[in-house]
Amino acid sequence: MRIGQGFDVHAFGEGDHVMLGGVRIAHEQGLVAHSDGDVAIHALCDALLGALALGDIGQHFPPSDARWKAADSRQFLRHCALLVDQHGYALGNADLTVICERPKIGPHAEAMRAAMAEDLGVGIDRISIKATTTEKLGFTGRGEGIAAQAVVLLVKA
Ligand SMILES: Nc1ccn([C@@H]2O[C@H](COP(=O)(O)O)[C@@H](O)[C@H]2O)c(=O)n1
Ligand SMILES: C[C@@]1(CO)OP(=O)(O)OP(=O)(O)OC[C@H]1O
Repeated sequence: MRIGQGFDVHAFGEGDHVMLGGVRIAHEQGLVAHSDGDVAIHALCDALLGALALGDIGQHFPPSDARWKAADSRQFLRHCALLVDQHGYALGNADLTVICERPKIGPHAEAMRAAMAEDLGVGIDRISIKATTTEKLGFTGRGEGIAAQAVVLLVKA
C-alpha cells in the first residue's frame, strides 16, 4: 500500500464559473490559473503523484507550457490514473476536502464524485468529497480563493 496527500489553492478572479472536481459550477467569479483552475483535481493529482513518489503536477504539466493553457484538468487526472496503473497499483480510495465559503459544494458533490471516478476508472464509492468553510477566517474566509486537500490510498493491483 502507498499513501499520498495533495493540497492546492487558486485565487478568485474574473469569470462566471469555477471548475471543481470536473464539474462546471456557475459563480460570479472564476479561478485564476494557467489551466481551468480545478483546484480539487489538482490536489487529487498531487496526492496520486505523491503516493507514487513521482513529483508534483507542475513537473508533469508545467505552467510554462502553452499546451496546458486553459486545459481541462480532467486530462491531468486521467494521466495520473494511467501512471498509477503503470506502476502496478490501483486506487483504494480518495478523500477530498474543498475549503471555501462559496460556492456551496454540497449540491454538486455527487456529480464531482462521478466525474473523478470516471477519470480514475473506479466506482464512485471509492471517491469522497467533503467541503468546509473556514468560518469567515483567513483567505478562504474572506472569499479570496478556494483551497483543496486530497488523501489517497493505493493498493497493489
Ligand atoms: N463551500 C462549502 C462549505 C461548506 N459546505 C457544507 O456546509 C457544511 C457546514 O460547513 P462549516 O464550514 O460551517 O462546517 C459542511 O459540512 C458542508 O457540508 C458546502 O457544501 N460547501
Ligand atoms: C495545473 C497547472 C498546469 O500548467 O497549472 P495551474 O492551472 O496554474 O495550476 P497549479 O495548481 O498551479 O498546478 C500547476 C500546473 O501543473
